[in-house]
Amino acid sequence: MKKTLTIAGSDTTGGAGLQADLKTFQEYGTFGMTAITSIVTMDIDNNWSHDIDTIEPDLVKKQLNTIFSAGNPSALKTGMLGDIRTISVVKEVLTQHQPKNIVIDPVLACKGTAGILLSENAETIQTQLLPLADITTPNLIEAGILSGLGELKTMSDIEKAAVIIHGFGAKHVVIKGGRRFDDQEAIDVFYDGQTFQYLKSPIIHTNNNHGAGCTFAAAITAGLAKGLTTFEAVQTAKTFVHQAIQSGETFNAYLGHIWHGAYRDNGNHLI
Ligand SMILES: Nc1ncnc2c1ncn2[C@@H]1O[C@H](COP(=O)(O)OP(=O)(O)O)[C@@H](O)[C@H]1O
Ligand SMILES: Cc1ncc(COP(=O)(O)O)c(C=O)c1O
Repeated sequence: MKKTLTIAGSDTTGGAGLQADLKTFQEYGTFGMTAITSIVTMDIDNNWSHDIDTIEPDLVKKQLNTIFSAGNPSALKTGMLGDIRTISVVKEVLTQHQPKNIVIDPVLACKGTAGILLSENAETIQTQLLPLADITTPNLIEAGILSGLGELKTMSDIEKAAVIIHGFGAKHVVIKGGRRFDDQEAIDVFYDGQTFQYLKSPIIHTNNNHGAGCTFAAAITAGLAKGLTTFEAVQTAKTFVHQAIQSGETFNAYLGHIWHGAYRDNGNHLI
Protein backbone atom coordinates (compact mmCIF):
# COMPACT_ATOMS: atom_id res chain seq x y z
CA MET A 1 0.00 0.00 0.00
CA LYS A 2 1.25 3.49 -0.85
CA LYS A 3 1.94 5.77 2.11
CA THR A 4 0.87 9.42 2.07
CA LEU A 5 1.74 12.15 4.56
CA THR A 6 0.19 15.48 5.46
CA ILE A 7 2.06 18.13 7.41
CA ALA A 8 -0.85 20.36 8.37
CA GLY A 9 -3.10 21.93 10.95
CA SER A 10 -6.00 20.22 12.68
CA ASP A 11 -9.43 21.58 11.76
CA THR A 12 -11.46 20.69 14.81
CA THR A 13 -14.67 20.63 12.75
CA GLY A 14 -13.24 17.85 10.57
CA GLY A 15 -13.86 19.28 7.10
CA ALA A 16 -10.54 20.93 6.25
CA GLY A 17 -6.94 20.61 7.46
CA LEU A 18 -5.37 17.26 8.20
CA GLN A 19 -8.80 15.69 8.73
CA ALA A 20 -9.73 16.46 5.11
CA ASP A 21 -6.36 15.13 4.00
CA LEU A 22 -6.63 11.84 5.90
CA LYS A 23 -10.18 11.22 4.68
CA THR A 24 -9.13 11.90 1.10
CA PHE A 25 -6.01 9.74 1.37
CA GLN A 26 -8.22 6.90 2.59
CA GLU A 27 -10.76 7.37 -0.22
CA TYR A 28 -7.89 6.93 -2.68
CA GLY A 29 -6.81 3.73 -0.95
CA THR A 30 -3.54 5.12 0.39
CA PHE A 31 -2.25 4.87 3.95
CA GLY A 32 -2.35 8.37 5.44
CA MET A 33 -0.01 9.71 8.12
CA THR A 34 0.09 13.10 9.85
CA ALA A 35 2.48 15.60 11.38
CA ILE A 36 0.31 18.15 13.23
CA THR A 37 1.52 21.75 13.09
CA SER A 38 -1.34 23.65 14.69
CA ILE A 39 -4.84 23.30 16.10
CA VAL A 40 -7.61 25.52 14.75
CA THR A 41 -10.71 26.26 16.83
CA MET A 42 -13.60 28.54 16.03
CA ASP A 43 -15.39 31.01 18.28
CA ILE A 44 -19.16 30.68 18.01
CA ASP A 45 -19.76 33.84 20.10
CA ASN A 46 -17.54 35.89 17.88
CA ASN A 47 -18.77 35.34 14.34
CA TRP A 48 -16.86 32.10 13.96
CA SER A 49 -13.46 33.82 14.13
CA HIS A 50 -10.59 31.35 13.95
CA ASP A 51 -8.00 30.76 16.67
CA ILE A 52 -4.77 29.06 15.68
CA ASP A 53 -2.69 27.42 18.41
CA THR A 54 0.62 26.32 17.02
CA ILE A 55 2.55 23.19 17.98
CA GLU A 56 6.18 23.76 19.00
CA PRO A 57 8.45 23.26 15.98
CA ASP A 58 10.53 20.70 17.95
CA LEU A 59 7.44 18.55 18.34
CA VAL A 60 6.69 18.84 14.62
CA LYS A 61 10.24 17.62 14.01
CA LYS A 62 9.74 14.65 16.34
CA GLN A 63 6.62 13.66 14.40
CA LEU A 64 8.47 13.94 11.08
CA ASN A 65 11.42 11.94 12.38
CA THR A 66 9.02 9.22 13.50
CA ILE A 67 7.39 9.05 10.08
CA PHE A 68 10.60 9.17 8.03
CA SER A 69 12.27 6.54 10.25
CA ALA A 70 10.00 4.04 8.45
CA GLY A 71 11.09 5.28 5.02
CA ASN A 72 9.82 7.97 2.68
CA PRO A 73 6.10 8.23 1.97
CA SER A 74 5.17 7.90 -1.72
CA ALA A 75 3.82 11.46 -1.70
CA LEU A 76 3.26 14.22 0.84
CA LYS A 77 1.56 17.56 1.18
CA THR A 78 1.91 20.57 3.43
CA GLY A 79 -1.07 22.63 4.58
CA MET A 80 -1.31 25.21 7.36
CA LEU A 81 2.15 25.33 8.94
CA GLY A 82 1.43 27.98 11.53
CA ASP A 83 4.92 29.15 12.49
CA ILE A 84 7.86 30.31 10.42
CA ARG A 85 10.16 28.07 12.48
CA THR A 86 8.01 25.10 11.51
CA ILE A 87 8.51 25.92 7.83
CA SER A 88 12.27 25.74 8.41
CA VAL A 89 11.93 22.40 10.19
CA VAL A 90 9.89 21.02 7.28
CA LYS A 91 12.46 22.25 4.81
CA GLU A 92 15.29 20.68 6.84
CA VAL A 93 13.60 17.27 7.06
CA LEU A 94 12.58 17.24 3.37
CA THR A 95 16.08 18.25 2.30
CA GLN A 96 17.55 15.47 4.44
CA HIS A 97 15.25 12.68 3.19
CA GLN A 98 14.53 13.90 -0.36
CA PRO A 99 11.06 12.34 -0.72
CA LYS A 100 9.38 12.49 -4.14
CA ASN A 101 6.00 14.01 -4.98
CA ILE A 102 5.88 17.04 -2.68
CA VAL A 103 2.66 19.06 -2.85
CA ILE A 104 2.84 22.50 -1.23
CA ASP A 105 -0.59 23.94 -0.45
CA PRO A 106 0.38 27.45 0.66
CA VAL A 107 -2.45 27.96 3.14
CA LEU A 108 -2.48 31.70 3.79
CA ALA A 109 -6.16 32.43 3.60
CA CYS A 110 -9.07 30.53 5.11
CA LYS A 111 -12.60 30.69 3.73
CA GLY A 112 -13.95 31.16 7.26
CA THR A 113 -12.05 34.41 7.70
CA ALA A 114 -12.52 37.60 5.74
CA GLY A 115 -8.91 38.60 6.10
CA ILE A 116 -5.63 36.95 5.40
CA LEU A 117 -4.41 34.27 7.68
CA LEU A 118 -0.72 33.95 8.46
CA SER A 119 0.32 36.12 5.53
CA GLU A 120 3.71 36.60 7.18
CA ASN A 121 4.41 33.00 6.23
CA ALA A 122 4.24 33.75 2.52
CA GLU A 123 7.84 34.78 2.03
CA THR A 124 9.20 31.82 3.99
CA ILE A 125 7.07 29.35 2.04
CA GLN A 126 8.21 31.00 -1.17
CA THR A 127 11.93 30.80 -0.43
CA GLN A 128 12.10 27.55 1.57
CA LEU A 129 9.35 25.24 0.33
CA LEU A 130 8.47 26.15 -3.26
CA PRO A 131 11.91 25.09 -4.55
CA LEU A 132 11.13 21.56 -3.25
CA ALA A 133 7.63 21.35 -4.71
CA ASP A 134 6.48 19.07 -7.50
CA ILE A 135 3.35 21.20 -7.45
CA THR A 136 1.93 24.10 -5.47
CA THR A 137 -1.81 24.81 -5.23
CA PRO A 138 -2.52 28.44 -4.25
CA ASN A 139 -6.04 29.86 -4.41
CA LEU A 140 -6.58 33.22 -6.08
CA ILE A 141 -5.74 35.22 -2.95
CA GLU A 142 -2.65 33.17 -2.10
CA ALA A 143 -1.41 33.39 -5.69
CA GLY A 144 -1.76 37.19 -5.55
CA ILE A 145 0.27 37.33 -2.34
CA LEU A 146 2.96 34.83 -3.38
CA SER A 147 3.48 36.43 -6.78
CA GLY A 148 3.46 39.95 -5.34
CA LEU A 149 0.86 40.94 -7.97
CA GLY A 150 -1.90 41.59 -5.42
CA GLU A 151 -5.48 41.17 -6.59
CA LEU A 152 -5.72 38.92 -9.67
CA LYS A 153 -8.61 40.17 -11.77
CA THR A 154 -8.09 38.76 -15.26
CA MET A 155 -6.93 35.48 -16.77
CA SER A 156 -3.79 37.28 -17.88
CA ASP A 157 -3.12 38.27 -14.21
CA ILE A 158 -3.51 34.61 -13.19
CA GLU A 159 -1.13 33.43 -15.89
CA LYS A 160 1.45 36.05 -14.90
CA ALA A 161 1.18 34.94 -11.27
CA ALA A 162 1.65 31.29 -12.30
CA VAL A 163 4.84 32.17 -14.18
CA ILE A 164 6.24 34.10 -11.20
CA ILE A 165 5.39 31.31 -8.73
CA HIS A 166 6.90 28.72 -11.08
CA GLY A 167 10.02 30.88 -11.03
CA PHE A 168 10.37 30.30 -7.27
CA GLY A 169 11.14 26.67 -8.09
CA ALA A 170 7.85 24.75 -8.01
CA LYS A 171 7.85 22.38 -11.01
CA HIS A 172 4.11 22.80 -11.55
CA VAL A 173 1.64 25.41 -10.37
CA VAL A 174 -2.15 25.19 -10.24
CA ILE A 175 -3.95 28.39 -9.33
CA LYS A 176 -7.49 27.73 -8.12
CA GLY A 177 -9.85 30.32 -9.54
CA GLY A 178 -12.66 28.45 -7.77
CA ARG A 179 -15.63 30.63 -6.97
CA ARG A 180 -13.58 33.79 -6.64
CA PHE A 181 -12.73 34.34 -10.32
CA ASP A 182 -15.91 33.65 -12.28
CA ASP A 183 -19.50 33.07 -11.19
CA GLN A 184 -20.32 30.46 -13.86
CA GLU A 185 -17.25 28.25 -14.07
CA ALA A 186 -14.71 27.19 -11.45
CA ILE A 187 -11.54 27.59 -13.52
CA ASP A 188 -8.18 26.35 -12.26
CA VAL A 189 -5.05 27.22 -14.24
CA PHE A 190 -2.28 24.63 -14.49
CA TYR A 191 1.22 25.66 -15.57
CA ASP A 192 4.22 23.37 -16.08
CA GLY A 193 6.76 26.03 -17.04
CA GLN A 194 5.83 25.87 -20.72
CA THR A 195 2.11 25.72 -21.34
CA PHE A 196 -1.09 26.60 -19.56
CA GLN A 197 -3.98 24.19 -19.21
CA TYR A 198 -7.40 25.16 -17.92
CA LEU A 199 -9.51 22.89 -15.74
CA LYS A 200 -13.14 23.89 -15.69
CA SER A 201 -16.27 22.76 -13.89
CA PRO A 202 -19.63 24.46 -13.40
CA ILE A 203 -19.81 26.56 -10.23
CA ILE A 204 -21.90 24.84 -7.57
CA HIS A 205 -23.95 27.49 -5.78
CA THR A 206 -23.56 26.43 -2.18
CA ASN A 207 -22.00 27.64 1.05
CA ASN A 208 -20.99 24.10 1.94
CA ASN A 209 -17.46 24.38 0.61
CA HIS A 210 -15.34 24.18 3.75
CA GLY A 211 -12.36 21.95 3.10
CA ALA A 212 -12.38 22.20 -0.71
CA GLY A 213 -8.83 23.56 -0.99
CA CYS A 214 -7.26 21.05 1.40
CA THR A 215 -9.14 18.17 -0.23
CA PHE A 216 -8.03 19.23 -3.72
CA ALA A 217 -4.35 19.22 -2.66
CA ALA A 218 -4.75 15.95 -0.74
CA ALA A 219 -6.35 14.30 -3.78
CA ILE A 220 -3.42 15.46 -5.94
CA THR A 221 -1.04 14.00 -3.35
CA ALA A 222 -2.79 10.64 -3.27
CA GLY A 223 -3.00 10.57 -7.07
CA LEU A 224 0.76 11.13 -7.30
CA ALA A 225 1.33 8.37 -4.73
CA LYS A 226 -0.69 6.06 -6.97
CA GLY A 227 1.53 6.84 -9.95
CA LEU A 228 -0.51 9.40 -11.90
CA THR A 229 1.34 12.16 -13.73
CA THR A 230 1.03 15.56 -12.10
CA PHE A 231 -1.56 16.75 -14.62
CA GLU A 232 -3.59 13.52 -14.36
CA ALA A 233 -3.51 13.86 -10.56
CA VAL A 234 -4.86 17.43 -10.85
CA GLN A 235 -7.61 16.36 -13.28
CA THR A 236 -8.77 13.55 -11.00
CA ALA A 237 -8.60 15.84 -7.97
CA LYS A 238 -10.80 18.40 -9.75
CA THR A 239 -13.53 15.79 -10.31
CA PHE A 240 -13.12 14.41 -6.78
CA VAL A 241 -13.51 17.82 -5.14
CA HIS A 242 -16.36 18.89 -7.45
CA GLN A 243 -18.42 15.89 -6.35
CA ALA A 244 -17.42 16.49 -2.72
CA ILE A 245 -18.74 20.08 -2.92
CA GLN A 246 -21.94 18.85 -4.58
CA SER A 247 -22.56 16.52 -1.63
CA GLY A 248 -21.63 19.06 1.07
CA GLU A 249 -23.63 19.41 4.28
CA THR A 250 -24.40 22.30 6.61
CA PHE A 251 -22.53 22.06 9.92
CA ASN A 252 -23.92 25.13 11.70
CA ALA A 253 -24.96 28.71 10.92
CA TYR A 254 -21.41 29.58 9.91
CA LEU A 255 -20.11 26.54 8.18
CA GLY A 256 -20.86 23.77 5.72
CA HIS A 257 -18.44 20.96 4.94
CA ILE A 258 -17.81 19.21 1.70
CA TRP A 259 -18.25 15.41 1.78
CA HIS A 260 -14.98 13.64 1.05
CA GLY A 261 -16.72 10.32 0.34
CA ALA A 262 -18.86 11.57 -2.56
CA TYR A 263 -16.64 10.34 -5.40
CA ARG A 264 -16.81 6.77 -4.17
CA ASP A 265 -20.50 7.05 -3.21
CA ASN A 266 -21.18 8.06 -6.80
CA GLY A 267 -19.72 4.76 -7.94
CA ASN A 268 -16.47 6.11 -9.31
CA HIS A 269 -13.57 3.76 -9.56
CA LEU A 270 -10.67 5.07 -7.52
CA ILE A 271 -7.35 4.46 -9.12
N1 LIG B 1 -18.50 26.59 -5.73
C1 LIG B 1 -17.67 25.80 -6.40
N2 LIG B 1 -18.13 25.05 -7.43
C2 LIG B 1 -17.30 24.23 -8.11
N3 LIG B 1 -15.99 24.11 -7.83
C3 LIG B 1 -15.47 24.84 -6.84
C4 LIG B 1 -16.28 25.73 -6.06
N4 LIG B 1 -15.49 26.30 -5.11
C5 LIG B 1 -14.25 25.82 -5.29
N5 LIG B 1 -14.23 24.94 -6.32
C6 LIG B 1 -13.08 24.14 -6.76
O1 LIG B 1 -12.59 23.49 -5.60
C7 LIG B 1 -11.16 23.46 -5.58
C8 LIG B 1 -10.65 24.20 -4.34
O2 LIG B 1 -10.75 25.60 -4.60
P1 LIG B 1 -10.97 26.73 -3.50
O3 LIG B 1 -12.20 26.40 -2.71
O4 LIG B 1 -10.96 28.03 -4.23
O5 LIG B 1 -9.71 26.55 -2.61
P2 LIG B 1 -9.38 27.17 -1.17
O6 LIG B 1 -10.17 26.33 -0.21
O7 LIG B 1 -7.91 26.98 -1.03
O8 LIG B 1 -9.81 28.59 -1.19
C9 LIG B 1 -10.75 24.06 -6.93
O9 LIG B 1 -10.64 23.02 -7.88
C10 LIG B 1 -11.93 24.98 -7.26
O10 LIG B 1 -12.02 25.29 -8.63
C1 LIG C 1 -6.24 23.51 9.78
C2 LIG C 1 -6.81 24.17 8.57
N1 LIG C 1 -6.13 24.08 7.40
C3 LIG C 1 -6.61 24.65 6.28
C4 LIG C 1 -7.80 25.36 6.25
C5 LIG C 1 -8.28 25.91 4.94
O1 LIG C 1 -9.47 25.28 4.57
P1 LIG C 1 -10.06 25.21 3.09
O2 LIG C 1 -9.71 23.87 2.51
O3 LIG C 1 -11.54 25.39 3.23
O4 LIG C 1 -9.43 26.32 2.32
C6 LIG C 1 -8.53 25.49 7.44
C7 LIG C 1 -9.78 26.26 7.48
O5 LIG C 1 -10.49 26.30 8.48
C8 LIG C 1 -8.03 24.87 8.62
O6 LIG C 1 -8.70 24.94 9.78
